[in-house]
Amino acid sequence: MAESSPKVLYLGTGNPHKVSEFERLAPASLSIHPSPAPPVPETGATFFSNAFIKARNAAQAFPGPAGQIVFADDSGLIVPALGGEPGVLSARYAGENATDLENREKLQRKMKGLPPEERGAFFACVLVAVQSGSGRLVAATAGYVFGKIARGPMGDGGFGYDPLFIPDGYHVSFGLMAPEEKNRISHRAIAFRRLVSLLALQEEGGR
Ligand SMILES: O=P(O)(O)OP(=O)(O)OP(=O)(O)OC[C@H]1O[C@@H](n2cnc3c(O)ncnc32)[C@H](O)[C@@H]1O
Ligand SMILES: [Mg+2]
Repeated sequence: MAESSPKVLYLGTGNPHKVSEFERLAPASLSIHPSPAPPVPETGATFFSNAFIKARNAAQAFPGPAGQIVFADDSGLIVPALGGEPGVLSARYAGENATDLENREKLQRKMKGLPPEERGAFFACVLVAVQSGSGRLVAATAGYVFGKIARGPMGDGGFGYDPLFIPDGYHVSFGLMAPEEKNRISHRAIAFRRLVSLLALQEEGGR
């Protein structure tokens, strides 16, 4: 089979942890290029609208030729017992410029004393792909992973709420998992695999 250079997907995010997760997830035939877009206010009420806002923002700032694919991720943690909090506000739960630690501490305060049956939670990830230049919608996918919130932090790997989230079927948090292990089951991995197959970017023979 003839060698061909990897296809490029441009990624609009200010979060280096997302960049490294997507880089590990991408098949060899795909290269992820973080796009140097300035941050944009995430004013949408849904993960989809915020992912679309971020993808269009990155597409407009894109310096290369028009017609390239630019995608963005909007994601968060949903706790049904808290009415869906932190939800689309996951990055800003404890305030506009809150750190991951402050967000986790707020979540722990709010869930203090909740019994096991009310500690269920899930991560959601929505990916939106648009064309550079026009910002026209090309594809959108979603992924979810279900689990529960630990009573205290477990590990310090990953980012965001990872040290508090124990996926169903496991006894350890995302914060204790190797990146490849999280990438096997995460909301982001599921959404990304769907995007790659929707855009028909998978390697010959599929995967
Ligand atoms: O908007 P960009 O620039 O992409 O980066 P961000 O970190 O602000 O990303 P979001 O607006 O999508 O907010 C997502 C937040 O949800 C949480 N989150 C999302 N995915 C996560 C994951 O895989 N592990 C832990 N926390 C996650 C975490 O607090 C993130 O900051
Ligand atoms: Mg954000």
